[in-house]
Amino acid sequence: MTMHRPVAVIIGMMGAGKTRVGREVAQMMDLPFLDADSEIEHDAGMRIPEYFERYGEPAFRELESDVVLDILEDFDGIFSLGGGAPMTKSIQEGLRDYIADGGKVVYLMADPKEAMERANRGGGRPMLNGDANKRWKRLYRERDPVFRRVATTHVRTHGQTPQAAARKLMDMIAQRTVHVTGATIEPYDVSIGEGAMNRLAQVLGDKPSKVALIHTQPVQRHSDRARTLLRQGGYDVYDIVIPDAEAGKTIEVANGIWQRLGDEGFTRSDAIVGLGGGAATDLAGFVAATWMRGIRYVNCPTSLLAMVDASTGGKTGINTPQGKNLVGSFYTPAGVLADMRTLASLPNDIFIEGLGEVAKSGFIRDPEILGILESHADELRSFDGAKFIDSGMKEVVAELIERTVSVKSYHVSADLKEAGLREFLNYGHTLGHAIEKLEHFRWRHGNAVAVGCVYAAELSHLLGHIDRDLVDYHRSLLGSLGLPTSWNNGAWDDVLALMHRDKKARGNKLRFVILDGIGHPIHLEDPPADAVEEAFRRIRQ
Ligand SMILES: NC(=O)c1ccc[n+]([C@@H]2O[C@H](COP(=O)([O-])OP(=O)(O)OC[C@H]3O[C@@H](n4cnc5c(N)ncnc54)[C@H](O)[C@@H]3O)[C@@H](O)[C@H]2O)c1
Ligand SMILES: O=C(O)C(=O)C[C@@H](O)[C@H](O)[C@H](O)COP(=O)(O)O
Repeated sequence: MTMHRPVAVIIGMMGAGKTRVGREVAQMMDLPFLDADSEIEHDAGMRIPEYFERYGEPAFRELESDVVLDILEDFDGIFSLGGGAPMTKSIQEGLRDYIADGGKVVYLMADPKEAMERANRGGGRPMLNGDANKRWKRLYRERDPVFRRVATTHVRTHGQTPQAAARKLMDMIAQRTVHVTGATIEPYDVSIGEGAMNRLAQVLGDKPSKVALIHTQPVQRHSDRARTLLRQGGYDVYDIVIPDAEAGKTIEVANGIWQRLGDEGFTRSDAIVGLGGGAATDLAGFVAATWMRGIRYVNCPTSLLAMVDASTGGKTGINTPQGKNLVGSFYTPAGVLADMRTLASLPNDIFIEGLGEVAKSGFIRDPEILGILESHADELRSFDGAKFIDSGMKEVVAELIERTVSVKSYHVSADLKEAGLREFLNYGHTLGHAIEKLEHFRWRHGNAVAVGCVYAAELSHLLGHIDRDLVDYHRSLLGSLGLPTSWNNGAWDDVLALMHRDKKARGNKLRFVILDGIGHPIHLEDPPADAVEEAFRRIRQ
């Protein structure tokens, strides 16, 4: 028997607008709506104040718990709870199970003054009998910390119309979430969807008072939005603009930020937000990992590549003159907010580059990704940010992001520090990083990885692990997405020297990730020198 679960459960203080906003959301999403209090009155056959008077609060809470738990297991719409419901232990347990099943509990945070006035209007609230304002405030002090803990999402609706609040809620509900956990990881979520950035204050929490917002200039308009959200959240915001792309991933840039954090008096309880492409989130993470030996950080990726790969997993770092990402740390973020609205300003070539890492994840673990890429290759290749948000492609891209982040999460959760399994995420990177370096980073990372995947496929074939069809499939799929599949620059000796500096190499032995079939990566230790060179010859068409 399949269990129906609510699409979202709304909680909040009396007068927060749960019923009004919940009804709007349900209408916008074309879903049924249920209000717990109405259902209780229906079951009890009387109004709640009357029930309270006759049987008292404990009996009411019992009935409320029965009604809520039943609905949590057999309703697939928007469900709003009574103000005090989340304080009952059995309901908290029911909500925990619901969340574990993928459910979303939204805490509607209205302006206390507005909510209090609304709650007082019309009467009929037994919990506010006597001095209503005083009682409301006392309940707020008791309930607010519990609501924050119980909910998966906090939505502030201060000063908004019910329609605007409902639209905000709908964006939050429509979001996809990938949980990253693991024995050695403080768990965190990757939130994917329009408006994901609205969760910034929730993810940063209330410990930091200062937040350094590290970003590049091309994403200024998105960092303006982040700054507004941070200020609304009550943080002191320090804007730090870094040089764009790989020019930002240097020790000099990191040093400049360390100096700034020192000057501004950043302590261990303060935090960093990295906003931009993968280069910005790599650098921001590195600064967060090193400042006072580690402070909280949240990533807001704005390029496809950063959303699917760089912002998650905790590989942070900078380049050195000798090579890519040679200095860094494994240091996990407190959360990742992949706000798909930011893709509206992403240039076509940078979007396409991100597809390189998406395809890589398909080759190593999730063939469904390859199917989606194949079916939508034309639309993906002609990505136009300005039209994207209102196009049908939004859901396709959201699906690709969620699947690719899930592939990343699978590897990272089991092997944060890359002792073995995580190395599979490096498919295509041994040659890819060498190309980037030899091209003085004028080649984008995802493009270099695409060529690197073809190279690794050729190597897999030369050593008898996969047939030629799979190598050809690499070329045709990547090519259909507008990604490069060959590279004609650079001397073999230089390439080989750089591949020896790859982090997978051990001593003077090269190590690669190759395929034994689609979705079956394997390690290749110290391969024959002629195969390594012949595979290189084959990508120089
Ligand atoms: N840490 C990891 O696990 C990991 C994984 C993959 C890649 N990376 C790193 O990520 C970097 C590549 O990331 P990238 O492809 O995002 O490149 P990038 O960070 O260089 O960004 C590419 C360009 O796009 C701009 N940009 C980003 N978002 C934009 C937006 N919404 N609108 C307009 N412009 C925007 C950037 O400012 C930059 O000019 C490389 O340094 C790579 O090594 C790290
Ligand atoms: O997360 C990982 O692990 C990866 O290898 C993901 C790669 O896609 C990414 O490009 C990463 O930055 C490469 O790291 P490096 O250790 O090869 O520098």
